[in-house]
Amino acid sequence: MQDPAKTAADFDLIVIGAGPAGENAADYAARAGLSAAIVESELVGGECSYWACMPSKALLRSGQALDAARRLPGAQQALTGSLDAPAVLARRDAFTSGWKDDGQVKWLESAGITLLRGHGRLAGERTVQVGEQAYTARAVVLATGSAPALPPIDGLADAEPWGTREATSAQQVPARLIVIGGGVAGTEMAFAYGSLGAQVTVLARGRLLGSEEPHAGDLVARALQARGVDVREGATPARVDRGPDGVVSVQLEDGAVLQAEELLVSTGRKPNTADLGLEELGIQPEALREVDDTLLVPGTDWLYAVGDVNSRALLTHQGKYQARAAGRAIAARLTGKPLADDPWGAQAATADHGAVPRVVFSDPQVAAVGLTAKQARSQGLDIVVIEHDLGSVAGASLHASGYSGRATLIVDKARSVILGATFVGQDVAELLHAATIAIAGQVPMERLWHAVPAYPTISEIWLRLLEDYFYPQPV
Ligand SMILES: Cc1cc2nc3c(=O)[nH]c(=O)nc-3n(C[C@H](O)[C@H](O)[C@H](O)COP(=O)(O)OP(=O)(O)OC[C@H]3O[C@@H](n4cnc5c(N)ncnc54)[C@H](O)[C@@H]3O)c2cc1C
Ligand SMILES: NC(=O)c1ccc[n+]([C@@H]2O[C@H](COP(=O)([O-])OP(=O)(O)OC[C@H]3O[C@@H](n4cnc5c(N)ncnc54)[C@H](O)[C@@H]3O)[C@@H](O)[C@H]2O)c1
Repeated sequence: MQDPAKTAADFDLIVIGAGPAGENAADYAARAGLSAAIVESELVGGECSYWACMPSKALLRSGQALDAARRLPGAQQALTGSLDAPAVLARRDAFTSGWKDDGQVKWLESAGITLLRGHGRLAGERTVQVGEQAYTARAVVLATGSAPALPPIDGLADAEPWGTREATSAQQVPARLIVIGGGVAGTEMAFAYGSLGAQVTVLARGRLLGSEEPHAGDLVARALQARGVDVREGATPARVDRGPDGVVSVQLEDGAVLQAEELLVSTGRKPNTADLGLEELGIQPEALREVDDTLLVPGTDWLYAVGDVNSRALLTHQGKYQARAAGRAIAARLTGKPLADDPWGAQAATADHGAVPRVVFSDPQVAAVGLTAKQARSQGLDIVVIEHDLGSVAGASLHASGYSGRATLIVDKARSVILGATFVGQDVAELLHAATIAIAGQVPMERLWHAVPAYPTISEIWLRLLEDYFYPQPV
């Protein structure tokens, strides 16, 4: 029988979904000489460019710059007014190019990738239907992203809550905003809308930022409260209604009733697997969670899943990393070149398993990579936890008066390598990559001792952490 992979196809690769992950999968395949097409039903660039990373960070940045100036005697005297909300929204609009994708379409053209506008759906093995047209390919990558998951709260859907799209693209700042969900998106949007002048209430089911080191959520909750945000940890909404006046009422399980002009639901996301034709091919959507490290879907030799849709790590940089691995793996497989899919090989997304960097762009920022202490212990690892006050290093006290923050390293005792790092403090995001390099490179603590941080930078925290590890102070 003829090998279907070797028959003539319209494209070597078709990618469904032109978000950051899909774009990179197509790009890396094209760079290796494959013909690639990408299918997009909305805007080329995906969620990140228009409704997630870029607009949310643009909404946050001006307020944080103002707060930074307020912490510096000399600079604070120069502040004469308050945040100009319309100017912040206008800057956000510029970052989304007014929700137009011409620039990204041009980039696709320059990369030699064919754009197919419309909804993509698998219509058979190695076949993608876009509108009336079916296209064949030697490999297909699913990169369809994720969408907000609406929790089953009475009346919620009828109350027309905001999802993250509405929160990041709003043209007006509501007087009051209730946020359900104390994760990354809820926390960032609480800071953004608080700085823009809304009276914000955050309802967190457990603790704020509960998946990070516990002190991270504590410091961030305190900072929100200091800005007048009502943070309610352990709060469970029981019912939601929007009245004829447009005001939303949220009744909590303890009977308390809160009201606001808008309600943001940011309680996690679900992968976009509906109407992709998976079930008709005998592939359960859950199989996308089981991709191997070349992002190949189990039970197939032609279907890949990258980015949010495989639920590995809902982060742009990690989706792009997976896409680079998948694009190169597809190229190697289709051209018969050697495949480096062993751990840390060029075509394996090994870092997904223990070296994922993440930043919450709150103030203080939370920048973390790898495992938390709780995660490491649950994996049965014997660890040393080192913590140090970030405000105590000279670089931090120069950076802002009254700088407060905390740094944590999780060290594998047996191997003397870092498993996880968390930095909480103003502008710590740029500290993170050093920790990511140490984890991905499995650099022994003994060698890190020789990585001398410049004085007086906030990075000097590395020296303090290493001193605590090698020369702990007597208790
Ligand atoms: C508010 C918010 C802020 C965030 N901030 C950050 C951040 O600062 N840093 C960070 O790293 N991550 C951030 N994220 C996460 C980040 O946005 C996602 O991880 C990232 O967008 C995932 O990329 P993707 O390519 O997998 O999917 P997406 O960006 O969702 O792109 C998927 C694309 O596929 C298209 N599509 C879907 N189905 C079909 C179909 N059947 N046919 C054709 N096209 C289809 C969609 O229209 C979309 O364009 C944030 C998320 C949110 C919600
Ligand atoms: N700076 C960034 O990189 C950034 C910013 C925003 C979002 N993101 C990504 O987008 C993803 C989605 O963000 P998110 O904040 O929606 O998800 P999340 O997983 O970070 O947080 C969801 C929160 O909602 C809570 N929750 C879940 N179900 C609930 C319910 N029924 N009632 C009340 N609370 C409930 C969870 O306990 C959790 O605290 C994240 O996984 C993150 O990776 C990244």
